Amino acid sequence: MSEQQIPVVVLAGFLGSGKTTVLNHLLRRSADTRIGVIVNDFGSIEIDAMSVSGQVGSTVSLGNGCLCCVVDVSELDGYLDALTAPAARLDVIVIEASGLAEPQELVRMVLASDNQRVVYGGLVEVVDAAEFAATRARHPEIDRHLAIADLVVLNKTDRVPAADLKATWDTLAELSAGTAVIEAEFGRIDPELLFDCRPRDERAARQLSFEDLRAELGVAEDEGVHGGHLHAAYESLAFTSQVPMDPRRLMDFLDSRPEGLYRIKGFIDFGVADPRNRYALHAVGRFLRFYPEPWPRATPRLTQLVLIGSGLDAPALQQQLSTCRVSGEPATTGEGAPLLPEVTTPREATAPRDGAVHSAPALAADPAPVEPACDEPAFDGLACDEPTSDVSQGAAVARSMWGVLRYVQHQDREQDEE
Ligand SMILES: Nc1nc2c(ncn2[C@@H]2O[C@H](COP(=O)(O)OP(=O)(O)OP(=O)(O)O)[C@@H](O)[C@H]2O)c(=O)[nH]1
Repeated sequence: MSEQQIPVVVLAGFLGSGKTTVLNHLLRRSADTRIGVIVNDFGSIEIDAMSVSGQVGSTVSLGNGCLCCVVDVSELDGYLDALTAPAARLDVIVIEASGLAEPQELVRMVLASDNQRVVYGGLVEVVDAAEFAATRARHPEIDRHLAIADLVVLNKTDRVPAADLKATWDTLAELSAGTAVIEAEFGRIDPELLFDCRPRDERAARQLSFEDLRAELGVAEDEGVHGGHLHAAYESLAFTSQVPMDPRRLMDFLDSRPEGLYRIKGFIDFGVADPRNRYALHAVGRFLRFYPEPWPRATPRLTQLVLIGSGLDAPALQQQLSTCRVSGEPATTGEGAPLLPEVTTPREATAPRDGAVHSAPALAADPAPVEPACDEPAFDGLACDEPTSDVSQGAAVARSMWGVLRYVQHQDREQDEE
């Protein structure tokens, strides 16, 4: 048995900042490294665990709650024991925190672990460059998270003009002085940055006591340590449907989603509209994106969504989503014509900021193999990280998504005719 200790890296960041994207990138780009993953979702359907794929040594999924609240040190130790068993032969363990976790608490739990085979490997804080200012305004706690990070990944730089990034860099330099900050698009960072962590400083390396924690959090003696947590202000609800969703109705729902509904993620079954693919849905703030991907084998055809926000009217949202299910005849326009917009071929090339020409992702229904647009191998049905649609207005997403659906149907017809 190797005596070498296994680093445990904590991957944190606010809702939708790109933690799962970073994790998936690491899993794909660390060919010879065996990575164990502990995924913690804030929601009763484990969308993050379902979205993590690739070369993962072992995965432990901790659903329905925030890791820093629902798991204590001994429970975490149980998972670490399982992952560090010699048979697992892991080189590194990554804990993907929920988007509402207190990273300080997770770090403390790792440092407090009795497992002699693990060593704390650092805190990586993922920041959404496009939402940074707004997130800080709503959640000043973010500043505290950045202050204790070992590495800050300034993600989604493709969504921000280069000139506007300067202000974010200046703020990060202030908040996490001395900490490395790297820019990333779609979480593409060098895994070496994480697995070969730089030595930690004296303050962070020693085990944190609860008193330290209280002092850091500014929590009064009689106040629970979870009182000031981000997730105290947030709630989540899960929506599951075995009946396929109607694309038009769902888009209407997404277009009119309430302000407080900050994050939506999950998978959608559009039934006969596209029987071959499920659609991964990600909404962060007003930003929406769909990724069609082939239904994995032996996966039940379900729509599973997690909605996270503050001040949510959960029963009303459940009700609204229920009415988005397909019922009877497909929705039509006032004139009775089918609700299909003009086709935009999903193969259309787009020119991203770096000037390279990326083609849209391959569709499952497309018989011709398409090279992934990014510089990485395709995996588990996702052609690459590039979005099928990447726009903030639901209507445009609807158009783009319908374009994809229409294209798939067109392909189906052609195949049938052959
Ligand atoms: N434009 C753009 N989108 C990105 C980038 N990185 C991630 N995304 C998208 O942002 C959305 C959220 O990404 P995730 O990786 O699921 O974010 P997360 O932090 O794991 O989300 P939570 O688990 O809800 O906290 C997805 O649609 C991603 O494809 C990026 O660099 N640029």
